[in-house]
Order: sequence, then structure tokens, then C-alpha cells
Amino acid sequence: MHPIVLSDVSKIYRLDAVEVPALVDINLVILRDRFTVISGPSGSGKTTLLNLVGCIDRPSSGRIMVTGRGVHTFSDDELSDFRGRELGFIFQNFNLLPVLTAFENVEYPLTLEGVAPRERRERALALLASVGLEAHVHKRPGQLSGGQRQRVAIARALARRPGIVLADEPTANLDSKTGADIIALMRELQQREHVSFIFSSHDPKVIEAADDVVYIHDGRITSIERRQMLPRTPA
Ligand SMILES: Nc1ncnc2c1ncn2[C@@H]1O[C@H](COP(=O)(O)OP(=O)(O)OP(=O)(O)O)[C@@H](O)[C@H]1O
Repeated sequence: MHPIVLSDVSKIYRLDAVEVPALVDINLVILRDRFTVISGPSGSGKTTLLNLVGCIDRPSSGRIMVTGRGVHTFSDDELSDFRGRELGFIFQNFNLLPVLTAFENVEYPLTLEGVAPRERRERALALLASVGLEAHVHKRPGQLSGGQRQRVAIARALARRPGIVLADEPTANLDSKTGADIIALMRELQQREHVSFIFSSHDPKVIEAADDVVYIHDGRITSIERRQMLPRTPA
């Protein structure tokens, strides 16, 4: 099954009497287990599209199926439940809880889900090791570099084993070398954890790493580039 299908989706923001058409008639299939990048100039609608797919906002019209569910029909509570269960998020400014250690930040979503302490600990430590932070698990975000904070955010996004992970400009606040390392890491984790990654970005390095690139301009899809259509063999 395709994880995400958008049919005739439009989003209009209303500012007083002014209407801003941020997305217009979007028809898009985002394939599962792939690294999809939404790209386009500033103001083209990337964040709006990601917010709709991420169940943070609803379309003004059209249908959005995420893993077989029509999320455009969901109430606020249903959207929030669905987000917590099915989706992981990596935020541009990392959004880590400053008073918690790296370990506690990754463990936190598992605590919310009611996972038993031992399993929480094992999963959080394994994820922090897989992002190369085993030596930093007891540090708080303020004691970590930008790249290290992003790694914690990636580990946290994967903690509940979501089928889909979304990120808005994940390399925007990183220098170019750190950004390249983070992209390589995300690529590796996406394949290992069998998740669909959907990122918005205009970073050429992120676009280069993608399987599929959806280009948007003025709220409309201008082209879709699908690469490596053959299934990857496990490493
Ligand atoms: N909450 C809002 N209220 C009104 N207009 C909005 C709102 N959010 C976005 N817009 C408008 O919708 C359009 C698309 O914005 P969006 O943030 O999706 O673009 P973007 O491609 O992510 O841009 P950037 O790369 O600069 O982050 C823009 O014209 C923007 O001004």
C-alpha cells in the first residue's frame, strides 16, 4: 500500500479578508520506504505540504490518505492520536527538551506510550548508539553541538518506530560538513529502520541523497523525479 496519497488537495490561508492560496490542486503519491524530498523556492508551499502530510493541519479541500486512513476527515483529537502513533518529526531547531539529557529526550516518547522501563532504556540507548552518541547520552542539549542535537532529534523521531518520519529543512541550521554527515546518517537509518522519510529542503545535498524529489512552485507541483525505482538489496 502507498503510505501517502494526496488527491486534489488545496490549502488556502485566510488573513482577514485576504486569501493566500498556499497549495493548489495537489495530486501526489509518496511511495513507502523511500526518501522523498519536497523542494522549491521560499514561499512555494513546502512547509504547508509537510504540515498536511504530517497531520499538523488540514486541507481546505481534497483528500489525504496516510497509511490507508483518510486523515482529512479526522477531528483534532484523532489527528493528534494518529500523529503520535504513526509519525515521527525532526524539527529544524531540534525542539529538544533542554532540562532532559539526550537519553531522556529519546526515552520520553516511549514513556508517553507506556513502554516498560527496561525496553525504553534499551531502545533509547540503541538509537543513540546508532546515531553515534553513545558517549554523550547523559549530556543535556545545551552541552551538545548543533550536529549532535540533530542526532538526538533523529533518534527521538525514530523511538516509537513510526512508519513515516517528516522533517522541515533538517539541514538548515547546520554547517555544510555537519549537514552532509547528518544526511548520510539519515539515509542509512531510513534504509535500516524501513521508514518513509519525507523532508522539505532546498539543500542540493539533501536533494542529491533523495530517492524521489517533488518540485513545487507557487503552490503547484511542477515536476516529480523518481530515482532508483528498483528495490534496494539489503547491505
Ligand atoms: N499561517 C499562515 N497564514 C497565512 N499565510 C501563510 C501561512 N503560512 C504560510 N503562508 C503563506 O503560504 C505560502 C506558502 O508558505 P510555506 O511556508 O508553505 O512555504 P515554504 O515553501 O515552506 O517557504 P520557506 O522555504 O520560506 O519556508 C506563502 O505565500 C506564505 O506566505
